[in-house]
Amino acid sequence: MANILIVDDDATFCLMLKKLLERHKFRVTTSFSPQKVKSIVKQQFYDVVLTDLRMPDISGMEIIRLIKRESPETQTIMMTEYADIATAIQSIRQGAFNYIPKPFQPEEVINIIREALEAKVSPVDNRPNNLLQNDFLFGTSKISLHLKGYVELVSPTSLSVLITGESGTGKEYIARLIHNLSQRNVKPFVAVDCGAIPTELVASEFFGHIKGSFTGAISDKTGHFEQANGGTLFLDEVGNLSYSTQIQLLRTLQERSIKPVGSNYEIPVDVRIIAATNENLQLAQEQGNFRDDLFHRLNEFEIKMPPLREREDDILLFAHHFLAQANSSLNKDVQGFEPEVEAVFRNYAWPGNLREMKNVVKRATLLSSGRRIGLNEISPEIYRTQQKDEQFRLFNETSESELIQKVLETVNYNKSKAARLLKIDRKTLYNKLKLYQIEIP
Ligand SMILES: Nc1ncnc2c1ncn2[C@@H]1O[C@H](COP(=O)(O)OP(=O)(O)OP(=O)(O)O)[C@@H](O)[C@H]1O
Repeated sequence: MANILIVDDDATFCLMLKKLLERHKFRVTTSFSPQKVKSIVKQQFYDVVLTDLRMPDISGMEIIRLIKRESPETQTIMMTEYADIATAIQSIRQGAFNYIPKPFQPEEVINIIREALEAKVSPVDNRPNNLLQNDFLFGTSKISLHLKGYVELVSPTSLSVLITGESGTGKEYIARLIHNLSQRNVKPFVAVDCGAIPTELVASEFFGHIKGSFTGAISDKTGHFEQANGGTLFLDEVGNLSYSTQIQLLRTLQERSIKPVGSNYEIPVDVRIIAATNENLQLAQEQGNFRDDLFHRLNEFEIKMPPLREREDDILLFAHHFLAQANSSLNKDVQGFEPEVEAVFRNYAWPGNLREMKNVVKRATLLSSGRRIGLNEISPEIYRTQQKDEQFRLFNETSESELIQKVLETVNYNKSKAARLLKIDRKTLYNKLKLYQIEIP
């Protein structure tokens, strides 16, 4: 029986959710006092922790970081108001398994917990590559055809590829595709989340160790480089690597060999590196946080993943693709979307990109009882945002700084929302606030 912990300062909600989960045969503990979570997870192992995002003294984001530190095998799910979706997406970057917008239907939360239990928690992921075959869609917009051209060009080479782009744009999917289209496809594709490895274990994780080389090294361990030998090593969130790990990594790439921790021998390795980042790695490099030499070694070929809002001609194609996937996983037969939903989808900014769209469509499919998905099955936040968006287009004739000021006031100075409405990312918004000296009260 799986152990679930619910963390929410709203006691009534906690107890209702507890009852629901217990009816589905989960063993449930609740904590209305988020500060106590640390001692709770120390006493017992939890398979899944569901945490609210906004709580008075500690944020859900901190809870996720804490669980990651104290109990790395536990899956976390962020519960959030739809308006907080951009922050929820950040929580996935911090290591959450997924997020679920509140209010949710009982089936939704049960489904997401089951998915979390099925997914193996490990910084390494060597799922079989044929996973992609039915799942992957390129799109037909001009920008997608460009992307396809680049992928076909670079895949058969041995060049290191740096994939950049916002969260949820499909960086890992493209990395798997590049591997599948290369001659290395008969060997493993090993995906490593560089942000999820504790600093003290980095060397052993990448290069392996021999039994007894440090406390806790109870048997020999094969590192990621050796696991990926002959294949591809995917370094996700590569911007999170510490400076000292960057040095070790560079050395390995230059020497093409590794030395397991505690050993005195070298093992030759032949690994193609594909790295991905949400951050501006070039900026990190210019600011001295990311090594120049490693940056150039990883960036032999760059692929920029476009945000979904820039793939206008692909939006409905992806929506139908995700609908087909949702029908098959939920055993439903929803035929399509009402025209007003299609219009909403085309206008929405999709800050969480393909990942968000997949979640929205899956949820709508689950809720739908008709042949087509209507507005009732879509969270109002999506079309409210769209309406505001249309209003804001009217302001375009005024200066940019006035527009930003206006948007900020309307969303009560919530920067994530403002950035979304302005169709810029948060970093760009920060730069513009600085540029126009706009103060946030
Ligand atoms: N080309 C695609 N075709 C179909 N589904 C896709 C495609 N690209 C991405 N997806 C869907 O979107 C989800 C997010 O993709 P992926 O994990 O590759 O994004 P990412 O850019 O690596 O995100 P992050 O930076 O947050 O790790 C995938 O799990 C998949 O369901």
